[in-house]
Amino acid sequence: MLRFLTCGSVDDGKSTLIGRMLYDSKMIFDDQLAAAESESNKYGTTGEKIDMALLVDGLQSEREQGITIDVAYRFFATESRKFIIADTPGHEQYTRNMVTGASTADVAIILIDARKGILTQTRRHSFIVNLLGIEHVIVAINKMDLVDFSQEVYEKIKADYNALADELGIKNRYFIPLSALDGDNVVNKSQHTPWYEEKPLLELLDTMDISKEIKEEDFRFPVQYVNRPNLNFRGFCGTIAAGSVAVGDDITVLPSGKTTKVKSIINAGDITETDREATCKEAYAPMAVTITTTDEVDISRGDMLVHTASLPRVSNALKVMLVWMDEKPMQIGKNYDIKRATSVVNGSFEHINYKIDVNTYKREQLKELGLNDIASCKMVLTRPIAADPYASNRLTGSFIVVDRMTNNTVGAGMIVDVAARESDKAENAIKEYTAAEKALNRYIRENFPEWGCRGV
Ligand SMILES: Nc1nc2c(ncn2[C@@H]2O[C@H](COP(=O)(O)OP(=O)(O)OP(=O)(O)O)[C@@H](O)[C@H]2O)c(=O)[nH]1
Repeated sequence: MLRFLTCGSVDDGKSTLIGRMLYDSKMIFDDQLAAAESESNKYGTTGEKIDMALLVDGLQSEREQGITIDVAYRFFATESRKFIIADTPGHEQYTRNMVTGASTADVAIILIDARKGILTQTRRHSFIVNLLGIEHVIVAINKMDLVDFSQEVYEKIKADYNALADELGIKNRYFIPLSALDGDNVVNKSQHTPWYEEKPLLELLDTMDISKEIKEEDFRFPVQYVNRPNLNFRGFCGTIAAGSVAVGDDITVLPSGKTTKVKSIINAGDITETDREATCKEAYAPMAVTITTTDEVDISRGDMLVHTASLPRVSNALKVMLVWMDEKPMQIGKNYDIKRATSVVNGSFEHINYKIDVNTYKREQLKELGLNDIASCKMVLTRPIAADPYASNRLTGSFIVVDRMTNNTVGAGMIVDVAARESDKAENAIKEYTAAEKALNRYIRENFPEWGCRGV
């Protein structure tokens, strides 16, 4: 299974490319094709040719209805792989949709119109793709037919993008010269680009290695549900977010810090009509299991079970990267519901460290966050949670922000760093002060020592 997302500016040819892939991989039914053919004559923008974009028209009309989180998913398969495509609208205002589409993707295809080269949108999307930890970026240089399949144009865009990707630190990049409209280098290798020696797009997607480096991950089990059918049974259900667990392991319940041992692990998949008591000795991510413990410790929904030997930090003060998704600006100090894995905790943003200009990658100081803004903030919760940075675990390191009055999702974020609220030192590490704030602090400490002002 490979999940990818397509992004690019308006009219770069995303829909045409997806349509072409579905068509050439024979995922289009004859009646859909006939409809597209007749509509191409009426509405198409491609003259005699079938307008591939019309094949994915359903997506567009969904968009026009203005669904809140506006990502359309498409499925198709080749002999070797299943694909899920998240198609996100190219319009500048849709950062939030892109974030939603990108949060589960393995690969991002960034479309660039060969005539236009790298645009602001390319920079914006590349930034978000990198922020969300997508490790593979395919740069599809489209509409090559309109630049006479010029190798020079292709090389220039490739060099420009490499410079941008170096700046961001994107590791795995692939470049393909394409014509989505005519199908050059989409499924079949193009006759027009003899100088291009790599694979066409679909073959690349079909064969690329997306397995993550296998690393020993720490066990993380957010408890989703406490199953207590009778007095003799008490099991904790959930999906293992990372690592593995075995019967007899020493575990700690967070945030309470109580310790116990794993008594049994029940994997629903093992249970049969004849053996309702089936258990397994070991389970690992991403299995959904029920765990029972040797002691009657207090565990409830939203808690996290971890190995006692590898505890995450538990804190109510977190440095986060926040993407604001609401028309109403984010208010400093306002109470929001913070949903992370299976827990919901009340919290607020105490300070905006800086906002990132996603076009120039520069940091800006500001006091308010508006729609689509991305900023580093300090988040304070009313009770501590066990938290891993997003870089170590996408699931336990990410959260959404919900407005408590409207119940709308107004933001999404990633945990960057975790600190103990009590410790001034750690708190300073989380909060980033401006030069002006530091100067003011120094002035006060030098001139008014009797105020006992603490240094920042
Ligand atoms: N000549 C040429 N035209 C193309 C190519 N790919 C797409 N187009 C045309 O470019 C226009 C925009 O293509 P779309 O696929 O609708 O673009 P999009 O990126 O999906 O646009 P939005 O959905 O509005 O974001 C259409 O007229 C396409 O026919 C290509 O490779 N060559």
